[in-house]
Amino acid sequence: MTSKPIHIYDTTLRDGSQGEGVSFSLNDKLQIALRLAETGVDFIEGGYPLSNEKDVAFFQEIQEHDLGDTQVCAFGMTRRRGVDAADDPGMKALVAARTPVITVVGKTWDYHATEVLRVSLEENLAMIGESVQFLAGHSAVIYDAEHFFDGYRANPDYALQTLRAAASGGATVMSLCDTNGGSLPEQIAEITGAAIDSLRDYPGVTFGIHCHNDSELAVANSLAAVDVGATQVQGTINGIGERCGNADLISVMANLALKKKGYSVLGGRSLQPLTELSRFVYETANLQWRGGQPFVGQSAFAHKGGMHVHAINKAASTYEHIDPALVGNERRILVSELSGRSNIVAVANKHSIEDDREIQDKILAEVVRLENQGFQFENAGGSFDLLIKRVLGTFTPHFSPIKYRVVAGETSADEKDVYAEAILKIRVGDQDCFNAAEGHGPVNALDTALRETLLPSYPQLRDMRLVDYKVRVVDNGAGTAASTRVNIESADHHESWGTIGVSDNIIEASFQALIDSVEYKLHKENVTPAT
Ligand SMILES: CC(=O)SCCNC(=O)CCNC(=O)[C@H](O)C(C)(C)COP(=O)(O)OP(=O)(O)OC[C@H]1O[C@@H](n2cnc3c(N)ncnc32)[C@H](O)[C@@H]1OP(=O)(O)O
Ligand SMILES: CC(=O)C(=O)O
Repeated sequence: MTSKPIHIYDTTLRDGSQGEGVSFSLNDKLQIALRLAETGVDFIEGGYPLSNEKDVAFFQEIQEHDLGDTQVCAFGMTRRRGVDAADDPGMKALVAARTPVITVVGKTWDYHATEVLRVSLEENLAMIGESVQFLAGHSAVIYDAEHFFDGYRANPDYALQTLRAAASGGATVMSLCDTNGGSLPEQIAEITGAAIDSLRDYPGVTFGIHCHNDSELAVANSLAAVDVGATQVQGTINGIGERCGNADLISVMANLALKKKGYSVLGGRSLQPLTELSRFVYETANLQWRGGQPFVGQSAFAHKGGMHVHAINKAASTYEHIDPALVGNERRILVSELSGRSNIVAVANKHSIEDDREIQDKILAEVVRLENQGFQFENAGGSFDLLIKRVLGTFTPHFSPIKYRVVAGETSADEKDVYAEAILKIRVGDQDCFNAAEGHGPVNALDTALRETLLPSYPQLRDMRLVDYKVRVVDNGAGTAASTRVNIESADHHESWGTIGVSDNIIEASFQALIDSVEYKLHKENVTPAT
């Protein structure tokens, strides 16, 4: 059986940029558009040319790029009341964008026409029909029927008349919008079906769906519309957008291609680029990744419970709905106090402990003991590796701290320049080494002092750098006297690794994490301890 193609219409650069905290530069927009085209989406809504110069520039610059079969769309609203379409600045801006497709949004809901636009119902129909007709003389037109579902519930005849006005004007796609995101899947299915039925006398017209996520149903609602005949889905990467966002196209594409029978997306291409695409958009938008995001989140295939990991080791499908590789993601096994032996064996595979239940139990007991003190090994693979070595008796320290002191303060009450100094004494081989360093803050000063002291004996540390530093309060009840957990991420040219320290004293917790970070680097390179 051949599958039915569902066209993916991405509005990350328009509706996505209406999300709180999102602001793309021109270069961000161009880079995202190129990634989307590479992935094979059918349409990219690049922006709103009436709105700002950046979007105007986007439509100029994107012309210089080959996007393959992907079509760029400019977005805008119907002409203003009482103005000829040809004279309306919004219409002119849309035409000037010179895109193969123009998407124009119009009012479906009679209440919006009379209360927001303050026009008669007849004038609203004229605004839709005349705007579409004018634009269709320049490009293909997609008609976004704003508030279609609310409008249909309030006045179905009028809602359908607005679609007819757009279809008569020459729009080829009716995109039905659940603008307020309040509809349920069964309502979307029923109303989309009714709209499709009522426009059967326009055989050239197809239907799209544009859902917002205010009821956390945008993906389900999009799939419901596809089930009754919509062939285009609008949404954004990671679901970013106005208020609670739009339908997340990642989940829409994965569900259509991998779950639902009889549909294809992206011209049947692989979905493996989706995880990278999702992370690229987060990074570019300067937003935090959503760990629990279905399909592409870091935790989407992360297994923590001991019973789960035990089963996963026998057959992955016991606790995974798809193979993570299908969407470019990967399985992760987490170690925590909820672990059983199976987690330990899976994570510690390079230590060959799979047949040694006694060692497995000892490692597990150590994890439980330390987690009780506030340690957490999920993001501290480096420290966990050292823990195993310590239990196995294969850990040989490359140095031992003797004492340190960190001082931070202001240089003078007038200048208010903040400074930090660390003084450090450690034993390397049979020598006591003493050093002092300044830094941007106490941890930076301590890190610098430690590395400078160790470099003569361990030049391998030269390519190691600190990538991330995070502090969490472990016992919220204790205020500033609470325990702190410090996580450090370090990297060299080959890999990155996490380490952890926990103490009542934030500097001590940081020092523990720094020591583990250096020891992990030296152990992984099999560096012989100095004598
Ligand atoms: C559902 C959606 O997401 S639609 C897209 C929403 N996105 C945005 O609004 C982002 C970009 N918007 C903008 O940059 C600005 O709002 C602009 C340039 C479009 C308009 O700015 P302004 O002229 O200052 O108007 P303002 O934003 O205050 O109000 C919107 C105007 O558009 C009119 N309008 C709203 N929808 C429509 C429509 N579908 N057709 C015609 N006119 C409309 C309103 O009546 C109002 O005009 P009025 O002040 O004459 O009554
Ligand atoms: C067009 C659009 O973004 C909406 O109605 O939600």
